Amino acid sequence: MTGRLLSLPVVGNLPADYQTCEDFTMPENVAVAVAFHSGYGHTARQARAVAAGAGSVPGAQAELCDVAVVNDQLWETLASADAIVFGTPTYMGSQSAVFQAFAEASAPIWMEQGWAGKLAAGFTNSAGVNGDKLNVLVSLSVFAAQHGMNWVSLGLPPGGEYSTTGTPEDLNRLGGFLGAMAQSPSDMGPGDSPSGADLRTAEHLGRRLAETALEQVAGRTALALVR
Ligand SMILES: Cc1cc2nc3c(=O)[nH]c(=O)nc-3n(C[C@H](O)[C@H](O)[C@H](O)COP(=O)(O)O)c2cc1C
Repeated sequence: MTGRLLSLPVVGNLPADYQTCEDFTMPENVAVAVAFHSGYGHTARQARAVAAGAGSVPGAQAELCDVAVVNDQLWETLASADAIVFGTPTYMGSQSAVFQAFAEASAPIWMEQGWAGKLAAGFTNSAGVNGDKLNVLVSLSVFAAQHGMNWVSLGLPPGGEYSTTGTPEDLNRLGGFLGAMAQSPSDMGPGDSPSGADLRTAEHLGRRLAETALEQVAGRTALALVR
């Protein structure tokens, strides 16, 4: 993929090996990792929707990482990702213990700020319409901030019952802003939940993160030309 930069702010003296805008090459692709846990399969469906959304963006590749399996391959995949989406079911108003074990296992990376500058986003699924999901998204965003990552929000207006014209089929029917929320009734299996609207909301988050990652990588590439 090639591209041109039409205008770049140029500050200070240009280096001798300064490259012109014509030399600018858009990055071939960006990698989006979806690092998730799911105890019973519902959040895994949401994770697959996030990955599908990210992977639908030209130039973006998405990889699903089940954080129940913490091994070298997981850390290598996350290290090479431009963006990481964190996902967990809401258990007792918080992230699952398995997800938290993964979060704590990332402490050596935190020590070196190995994920600093990567983009991050989050999603969660619970049985309750509210279910204290916001607490989980706040916790995921704090986790990302501790790693020096840049949080990307959902970027959708609230749908559903936010207004009398809303419907259950609306994107962001649960009305969150920090990340993607989904709801799965406690007596419904993962084959039938989360709802289509919640899965499309998850796809939106993946798409938005991948598009933002492309912008960030392209911006860094362009900045490197003028620095
Ligand atoms: C230990 C445990 C705690 C839970 N706590 C909550 C909760 O605080 N709020 C809620 O709405 N649902 C809660 N649930 C329901 C789950 O969030 C819901 O079943 C979800 O779909 C499970 O996702 P999973 O299939 O990916 O594990 C809890 C379920 C379990 C097993």
